[in-house]
Amino acid sequence: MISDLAIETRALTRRHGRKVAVDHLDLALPRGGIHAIVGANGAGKSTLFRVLLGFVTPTAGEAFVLGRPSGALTPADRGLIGFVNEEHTLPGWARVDEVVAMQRRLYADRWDEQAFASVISSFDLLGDQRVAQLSRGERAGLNLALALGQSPELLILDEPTLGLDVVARRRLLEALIAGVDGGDRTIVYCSHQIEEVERLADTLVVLERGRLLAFAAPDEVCGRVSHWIADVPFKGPEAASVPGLLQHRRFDGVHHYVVLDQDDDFEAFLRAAGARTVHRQAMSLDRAVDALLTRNHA
Ligand SMILES: Nc1ncnc2c1ncn2[C@@H]1O[C@H](COP(=O)(O)OP(=O)(O)OP(=O)(O)O)[C@@H](O)[C@H]1O
Repeated sequence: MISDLAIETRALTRRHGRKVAVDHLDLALPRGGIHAIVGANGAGKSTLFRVLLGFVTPTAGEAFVLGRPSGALTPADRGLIGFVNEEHTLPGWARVDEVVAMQRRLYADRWDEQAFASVISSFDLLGDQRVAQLSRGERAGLNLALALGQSPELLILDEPTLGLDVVARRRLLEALIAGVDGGDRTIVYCSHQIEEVERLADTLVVLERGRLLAFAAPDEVCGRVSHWIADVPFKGPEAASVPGLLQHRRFDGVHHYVVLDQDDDFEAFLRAAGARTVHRQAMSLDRAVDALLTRNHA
């Protein structure tokens, strides 16, 4: 079945006992480009990936991958999906050259040697080394190179750059960007590295406790959050009365408000609350995501 969406979820819910890891999630990620999923620890990112890959079943709702229900992926569908997770689960007993030969054989009709080489060349791996002997970063690199070599239509990456040094990280990001360039490949990627996400992602999905908090281009997400600095006498307005409040701090009697979806009316609000001066400060994506996620952080 052809779908314009790489991934679609409808009211998707996955519980683990009393824990709700994914909570009525409606998501529609178009084909092509890089979609980054960010969220605090435990926000449900890995669980979402496990459901999408058909490793676990939804408690309720539905999930579709490349137009097919995630629970009914055929071996041919799976051949179109690459997955790299933070555990880098390659067989430890196998030699590097054996693993590479196996992957080349498995994906012979789609194998992209150039993409494989562009990543693997960052690492000084010997063919006769056992996977279990590799360092964590080397194993990450091998996994990523294999996944890109597979030339997948959809590449799902769970914290792919964890443990990589700066050079390997940069090369990997370049390989990912080259891999989607103008083509149909979709990369869905989760990371806690916001500066990386900013460089890479066409769209940003912000998850909070399994729910969708924001879904837009990184610039747009950034534009929804604003930082206001106001010289308000005494305590300032009650927190509950501050529209869209995400964070409030007070330094040397000056109030800092980080708010969601507020325009110039927010200045009028602060003035009405007695502010003598009001100044709006530019917001980085890192700070914007931080403010979104700290709002209800445990
Ligand atoms: N097998 C499981 N049994 C019980 N609870 C689970 C299980 N797997 C996940 N959870 C819980 O579900 C929630 C979501 O976990 P998940 O691993 O999806 O989060 P995450 O967003 O990937 O987190 P992190 O950024 O820390 O990797 C967490 O609260 C976690 O404790």
